[in-house]
Amino acid sequence: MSSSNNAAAAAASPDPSRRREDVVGWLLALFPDLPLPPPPEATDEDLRAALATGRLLCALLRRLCPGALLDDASTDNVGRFRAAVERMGVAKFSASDLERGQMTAVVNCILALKDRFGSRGGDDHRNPGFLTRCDSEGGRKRVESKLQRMLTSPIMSGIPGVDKLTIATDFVMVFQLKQGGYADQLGGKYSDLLKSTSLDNAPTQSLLGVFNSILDESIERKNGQIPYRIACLLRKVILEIERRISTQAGHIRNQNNLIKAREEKYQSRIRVLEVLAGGVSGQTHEKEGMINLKTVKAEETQRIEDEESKKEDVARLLTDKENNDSIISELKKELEETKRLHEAHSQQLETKAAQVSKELEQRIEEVKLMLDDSTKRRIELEELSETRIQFWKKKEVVIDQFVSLQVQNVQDLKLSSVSVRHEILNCQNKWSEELAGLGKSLKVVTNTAEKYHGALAENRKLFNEIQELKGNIRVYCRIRPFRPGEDDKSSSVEYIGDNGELVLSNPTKQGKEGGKNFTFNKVFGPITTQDAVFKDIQPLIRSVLDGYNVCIFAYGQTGSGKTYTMMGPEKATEKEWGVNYRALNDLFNISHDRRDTITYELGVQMIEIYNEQIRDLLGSGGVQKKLGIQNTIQPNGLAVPDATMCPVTSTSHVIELMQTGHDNRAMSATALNERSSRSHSVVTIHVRGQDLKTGNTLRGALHLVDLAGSERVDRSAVTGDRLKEAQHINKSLAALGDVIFSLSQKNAHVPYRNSKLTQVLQTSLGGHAKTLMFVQVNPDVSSYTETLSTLKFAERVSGVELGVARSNKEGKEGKDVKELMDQLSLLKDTISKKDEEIDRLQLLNSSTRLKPTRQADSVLKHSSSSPGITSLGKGTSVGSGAASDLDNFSDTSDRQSEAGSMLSVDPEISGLADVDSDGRTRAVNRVQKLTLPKAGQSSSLRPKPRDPAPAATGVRKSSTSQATPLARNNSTLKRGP
Ligand SMILES: Nc1ncnc2c1ncn2[C@@H]1O[C@H](COP(=O)(O)OP(=O)(O)OP(=O)(O)O)[C@@H](O)[C@H]1O
Repeated sequence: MSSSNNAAAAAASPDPSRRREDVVGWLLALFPDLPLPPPPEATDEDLRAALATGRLLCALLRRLCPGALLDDASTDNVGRFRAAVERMGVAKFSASDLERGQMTAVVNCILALKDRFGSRGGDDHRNPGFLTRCDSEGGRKRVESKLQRMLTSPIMSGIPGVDKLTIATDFVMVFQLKQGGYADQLGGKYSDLLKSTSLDNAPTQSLLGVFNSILDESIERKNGQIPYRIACLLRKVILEIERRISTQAGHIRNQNNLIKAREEKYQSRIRVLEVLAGGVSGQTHEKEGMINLKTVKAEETQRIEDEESKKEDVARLLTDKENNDSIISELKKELEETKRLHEAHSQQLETKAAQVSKELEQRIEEVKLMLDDSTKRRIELEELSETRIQFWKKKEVVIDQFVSLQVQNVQDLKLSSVSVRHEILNCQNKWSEELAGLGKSLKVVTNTAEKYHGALAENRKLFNEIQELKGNIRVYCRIRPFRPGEDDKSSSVEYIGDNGELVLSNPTKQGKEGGKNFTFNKVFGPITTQDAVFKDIQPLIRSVLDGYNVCIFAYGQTGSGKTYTMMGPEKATEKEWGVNYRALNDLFNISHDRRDTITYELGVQMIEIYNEQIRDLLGSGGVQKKLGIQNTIQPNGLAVPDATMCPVTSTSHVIELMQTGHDNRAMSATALNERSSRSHSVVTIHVRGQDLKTGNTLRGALHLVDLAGSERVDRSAVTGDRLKEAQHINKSLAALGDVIFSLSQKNAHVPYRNSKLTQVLQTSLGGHAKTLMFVQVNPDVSSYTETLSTLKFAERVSGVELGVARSNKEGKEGKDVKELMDQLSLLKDTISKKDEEIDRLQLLNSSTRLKPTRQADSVLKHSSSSPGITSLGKGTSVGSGAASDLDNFSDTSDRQSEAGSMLSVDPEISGLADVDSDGRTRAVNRVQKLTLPKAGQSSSLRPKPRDPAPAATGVRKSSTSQATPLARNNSTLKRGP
């Protein structure tokens, strides 16, 4: 009791020497042969020397708890001991604690074993220390009885080598607690026990003991009721016990088998030895030797086993070493690889670092330079800003001065503006007064201007009326454009004016000398359209519907555009229609429009004059039929009554008619123009109208004449038939010229009968018809000569006065009035002529000393100098023409001519008109020569048909009625060819 108390006190003591003494004492008690000094003398080193091999420790454990040590060949005795202690849940120590330093941890471990198994190692198997922990005697007895029951239970008794008393030690605490403060603490402890792993390490006997105790306690205290947690613990304990029992059962079976085998071996050996012993009886010493030998053998066997186990250990260690070597070599390889990679990487990094450092150095250099630059700039800027500041400061001063000056000025200006405003107001008042005055004056001016414009319009109207009254032949000049293939760079037409002016330039002469001026009623340039041309002549054409006779003819050399103007080009579109189409269409449309007031009948004849033969272009029998001319004026006004007369009924009919006529027109080729028509084409539109109100009738005729080409024969280079054609053409054109100039000279005899052309046009050329001539001009310089003679002819024609146009209206009384009027005008003419003649005679008498000249010849030659006449060379004079064509002379024209002759019956007077008659004419011409302007004034001889000056008209008028015969003659000469 006292020793146990001492042990407990030593275990609890913090003094290490005391604890060591306790351990040494206990070990010596268990193993008296131990080479250890007694407790107070034993040092840590003594204890270390005793325990260093671990044999003592293993022996101690085998003694205390025989199954605790496992046969693990891989470790030494110390290791095995430590592992067993650890499994048992006792505080262990490290291997180094046993090798050096203080032995405290080792001592603690042994003391813990002593605590747990202290009584086992001693003589007393019933551990008094264990029992003394019970508080009461009853309790202790109960525990003892319980442990007794437990240990004597069939399970425990079936386990060989189990120290029954030590099993229960682990759970003493539990039990104690149960005895002591069960009610307060047992639940918590059980919970801890459930969670902990101490059950796994607890000896089975302890587990069983605890199990039984708990059961008993429960039976006693709780009347058979077991708490849930306790039940769980019990189940766990039972499971553990069952597992162990089954493990140990298997173990025991194996051991039994082993023991049986050994026993059998030993038995057989014993039998052998007994046999040997029977043979060598009495040899007790030998027996003892045998026993010793057996022992030695057993030890030898043990040694061999140990060696084998060591060899196995070595082999295992070698295998481990090989494994480790291979691992080490792999690791080395990996290390090598890693090293290589690392080196490569570090090399890369180094190169990169070198580059970067280089770049950085460069950058640093650049930055340095920039820094230098910026420093310089900063200094410059500073200097600049300094100078600027200075400058601005000066400027500020100046501006301040200027502002103050300006303020002063503004104040001055304000003052002056007030005065100026006053002035302006005054001026405004003044101006408004003046403006009011000006407005009044302007009104006056406007009125005057209006009046002036009115007067101008009146003038224009009067001029036109005068022109109409005068009955001048209108002459329109048309210049055709250049044709493909012609040299359009140089043109013989130099200038085209708005007022009918035209300048023809001579290609052989330069400057002013080369230019020749002409003036006509109108000049159409090359770009003038067919429509524009027609618009200009439209009123003239429409007058046919009012009973006028109108004649429009186109004159010009071959290829100058006559057919184009009159008909239009081949296969003409409506836009390209010539005058013929448009005139006929226009007349038809207007007649249609007027049908409510006047009913018109329109009829068309189309003939051509070819080689002085008339052909019908609209006839059904073709153009072969030759037609005669009716020289007497028919009641229906038809000159060629046999020519087919086609009534016009529609616009399409108009087109059809014109196309038929065009197709039938004789065409033949010449050297100048392959399409040149070698005939005169005459389209005559006869109009008969009846006024539905008055019943009056009117007749009008429109002759549209496309003359044959007027070129010179020599230029045409033709012979034979072509020459004959040309001669006929030129002859007829000359006859036309003669008629025109005869009319212009107001000759009593007009040679209409010199050609078929003049006979056909008789009613529209003389008398009171309106006549218009298109002079066609070819601008090509090669045609200059032809163009010049054409224009000269046209110029003379433009000066011809045919007399006042009159409408052919027939009324009930109209007819008598007309006749009376005709007679009146004729009488007036005769009287005026007589007056003129008397004046002339008086003049002649007064100038008898003047010698007669042949000036008159030139006048007549001049008058008949049409291109046709000049070209033919021989010329057909007016006089001769009149004589040669007596057979063709119409009665009417004869009558008219004769009327003229009868009225101027004085042979002297009539002879004045004849160039070859007597010397009086020559005398007249001599006078004319005297009154002619000088050479430099030749341009004044040119006709001025468009002279609009009212004053001039007045003069003309007075000259007609009051001027002297000389003046009148001068006027005629000026206008004559
Ligand atoms: N104003 C114009 N615009 C366009 N072409 C024109 C014009 N005048 C004439 N021409 C063309 O010039 C050529 C000759 O014209 P056109 O046949 O009318 O001449 P002409 O004087 O009638 O000839 P001829 O005397 O031989 O009959 C034609 O090809 C015609 O189309």
